[in-house]
Amino acid sequence: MSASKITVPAGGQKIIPGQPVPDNPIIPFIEGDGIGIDITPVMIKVIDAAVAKAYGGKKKIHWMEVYAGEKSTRIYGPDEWLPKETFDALKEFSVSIKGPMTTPVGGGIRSLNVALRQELDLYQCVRPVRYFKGVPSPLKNPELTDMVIYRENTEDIYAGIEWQALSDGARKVIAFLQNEMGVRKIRFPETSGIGIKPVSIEGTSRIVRAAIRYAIDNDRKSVTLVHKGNIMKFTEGLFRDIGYKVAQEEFGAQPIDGGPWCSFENPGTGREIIVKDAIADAFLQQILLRPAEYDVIATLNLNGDYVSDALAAQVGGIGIAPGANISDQYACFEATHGTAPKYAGQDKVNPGSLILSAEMMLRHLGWKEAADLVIKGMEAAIADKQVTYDFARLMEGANEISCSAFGDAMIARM
Ligand SMILES: NC(=O)C1=CN([C@@H]2O[C@H](COP(=O)(O)OP(=O)(O)OC[C@H]3O[C@@H](n4cnc5c(N)ncnc54)[C@H](OP(=O)(O)O)[C@@H]3O)[C@@H](O)[C@H]2O)C=CC1
Ligand SMILES: O=C(O)CCC(=O)C(=O)O
Ligand SMILES: [Mg+2]
Repeated sequence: MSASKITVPAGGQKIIPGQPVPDNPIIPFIEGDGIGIDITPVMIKVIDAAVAKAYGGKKKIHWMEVYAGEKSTRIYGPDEWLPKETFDALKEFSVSIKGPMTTPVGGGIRSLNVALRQELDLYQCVRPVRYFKGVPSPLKNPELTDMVIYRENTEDIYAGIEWQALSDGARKVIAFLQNEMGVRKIRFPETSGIGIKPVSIEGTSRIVRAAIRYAIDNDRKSVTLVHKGNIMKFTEGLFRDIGYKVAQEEFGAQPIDGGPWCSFENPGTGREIIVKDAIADAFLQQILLRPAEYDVIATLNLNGDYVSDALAAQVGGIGIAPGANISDQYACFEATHGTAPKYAGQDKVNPGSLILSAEMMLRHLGWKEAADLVIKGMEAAIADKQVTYDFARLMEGANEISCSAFGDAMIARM
């Protein structure tokens, strides 16, 4: 094996799960492909400024670059998309942040983003969606959209179990389904690609449990299980049924009017938390028409992917939609958007999504004061109409500034 390409910063300390966060934590970061080169340095600059201002030098993040995606192939060699030492570092240092990574459509490598989530068992994809005053939105009352998506992050059609049309694998699986399982419903068996959608009781239970715990800890009003269980009865339907079971058996929820909706009293606040469900297609129209009726959302992997971009659009777009991938041991924060290749290297795009992902990371570390400063800087820059192109094109009287200038505008207003 070749020598390590990772330089561990001197003066930093490892975060060890279950122990207090040191004042000088080492945080691994992946720059990311495409616009990663633009947004990642801006995120680091903004977070360093917030931490310095909040703690006057007493706390400091020691950033450690680790490699994945296109940069990794330049550093490690042509086929090294996700080197083992990157995985090892993300595990060893437990809290990390990443820029977006490219996944080709059709053939080519499978998603590195998905691979990371699966390898580290980062089963919770947490994507809060809230409105920042002044951000242009297609809705009349965008402030009514205030939801937190808990997207299952390790199962579903994302597991990558599929066979290309006309391949030996597809033929074998189709023959098995027809001959061994009596399946007669594959419309064009000779030319079908085949995918498998695993959804388990364990996987569903842990994501719904995490969503309900979040609702309890953050005094939220409801948890909605979003699924397409009328059609995919044994996968998405299972998700719904197990979701209600978790609410009832683990949180003492009681059926409302005979069920299946149910509710329980938040042990912290005494207020009621309703657990309900919605079929995914209807849900997508409800979030536009009646967003105030939804709060915490627990859903499967693919639904969560669609829903998170759709909800992000309601509050101004994926340019400011943050996210976190969390397991019981590790956390890797990342923007909701992708690599937006047409803008790569232009210092143009909105760094807000990655910055707000880092803000979630600061809260995860317990560094609330620094996180609050990030929000303050973001709100004030937007209020002063100092914004990147995505907002400027929809805002009257805005001053369009670059990606890095937006970071500086935030820092100047903390
Ligand atoms: N977690 C990850 O790493 C993810 C990776 N990807 C990957 O990214 C690649 C490109 O995917 P694509 O479908 O084009 O989706 P992207 O999210 O990369 O871009 C779609 C559009 O969203 C807008 N956008 C995205 N990021 C920003 C930003 N920071 N600021 C302002 N606007 C932004 C742009 O809109 P406009 O054109 O209107 O300006 C852009 O053209 C694919 O390979 C995909 O697999 C996708 C999602 C997540
Ligand atoms: O892995 C990818 O390329 C896409 C992932 C994605 O869309 C997401 O995480 O929301
Ligand atoms: Mg997505």
